[in-house]
Amino acid sequence: MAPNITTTAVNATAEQPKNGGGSGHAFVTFLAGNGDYVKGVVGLAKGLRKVKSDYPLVVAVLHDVPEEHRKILKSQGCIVREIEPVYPPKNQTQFAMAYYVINYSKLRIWEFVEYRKMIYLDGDIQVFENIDHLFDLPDNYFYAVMDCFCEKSWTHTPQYQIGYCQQCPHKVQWPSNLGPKPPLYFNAGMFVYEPNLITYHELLQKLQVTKPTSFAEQDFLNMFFKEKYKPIPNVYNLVLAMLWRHPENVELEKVKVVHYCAAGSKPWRYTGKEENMEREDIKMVVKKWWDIYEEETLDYEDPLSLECFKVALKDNASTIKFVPAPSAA
Ligand SMILES: O=c1ccn([C@@H]2O[C@H](COP(=O)(O)OP(=O)(O)O[C@H]3O[C@H](CO)[C@H](O)[C@H](O)[C@H]3O)[C@@H](O)[C@H]2O)c(=O)[nH]1
Ligand SMILES: O[C@H]1[C@H](O)[C@@H](O)[C@H](O)[C@@H](O)[C@H]1O
Repeated sequence: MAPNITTTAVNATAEQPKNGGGSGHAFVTFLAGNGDYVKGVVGLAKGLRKVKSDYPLVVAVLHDVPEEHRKILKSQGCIVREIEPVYPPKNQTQFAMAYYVINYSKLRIWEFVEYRKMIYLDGDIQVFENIDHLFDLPDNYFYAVMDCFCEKSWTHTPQYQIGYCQQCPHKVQWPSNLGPKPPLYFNAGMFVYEPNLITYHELLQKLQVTKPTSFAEQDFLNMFFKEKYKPIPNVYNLVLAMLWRHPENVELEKVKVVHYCAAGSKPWRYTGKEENMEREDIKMVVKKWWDIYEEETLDYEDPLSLECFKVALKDNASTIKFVPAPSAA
């Protein structure tokens, strides 16, 4: 049977109070290191501005994000919050990507309890249409988009080995000799959740007794929120490989959020050389990312400094008014 996909705001709860100038809600992303992911986050901040989101973008940064990058983020209107790294127990695990180990630090965002509800977005995501309505989804669930198991990064899994993907569960059925069918699995690049200190401590405790696995915190979150997980439509996190793996499940013109996670698709590193990267749809979404990133009118204008500027102008105007005109003599 096809999974029951939450049709977003249909099940919306009654109006939630937007406390603190709307800050009961916020978007949140994660940034580590001194590399080029900061470009992704700048792009994301500008994308959210373009779609006129009412809510701020909080960036959870690790110690190793240089001051210069933090300044760039603040100048783009982001709220920068330093977090401590989180490490899984020591193990010989081969992560799908070696750097995935740092992604466990994402768990710190459950600590951001000054926000009632948050939408997490990876730094390699762009938002092309307003998704603020997702904050109205009923509480106490974990909302995210179902992943695809068909890319090479999944080779280590039985799913990949037998050709089973939850995106087309009838093509290759899950064989009974492999045990019960695995529960629905989400991509952790985008999710809607409620920060909560009890959950936060449970996450950290559970992590310490859980063997790390190849998709790091993504596997862990899938396990932890198994009972609370509600799938949402893939327009809220289009994992790019869906375009060639499951085109029948994608309506590109309706997509609101694109996740540039396919190998070679990060717009700021795009060369077009990797497999599938010469596709027209890929070139189009990469160009759309650049259009936003380079659009100067989307740069943040601090309302306070704008106000100060106006006041200064006004003050100057009155000063000018009373300064006697120099004598022509
Ligand atoms: O050097 C880095 C690497 C990663 N990141 C942050 O970590 C996020 C996740 O990294 P990738 O985007 O490279 O990861 P993928 O999209 O390939 O990975 C998927 O699997 C990961 C497993 O750890 C995470 O769950 C991630 O959210 C999910 O989309 C980035 O977007 C970015 O926000 C950095 O800040 N600096
Ligand atoms: O969740 C994962 C992850 O986002 C990887 O980066 C990608 O290679 C996989 O295809 C996807 O399933």
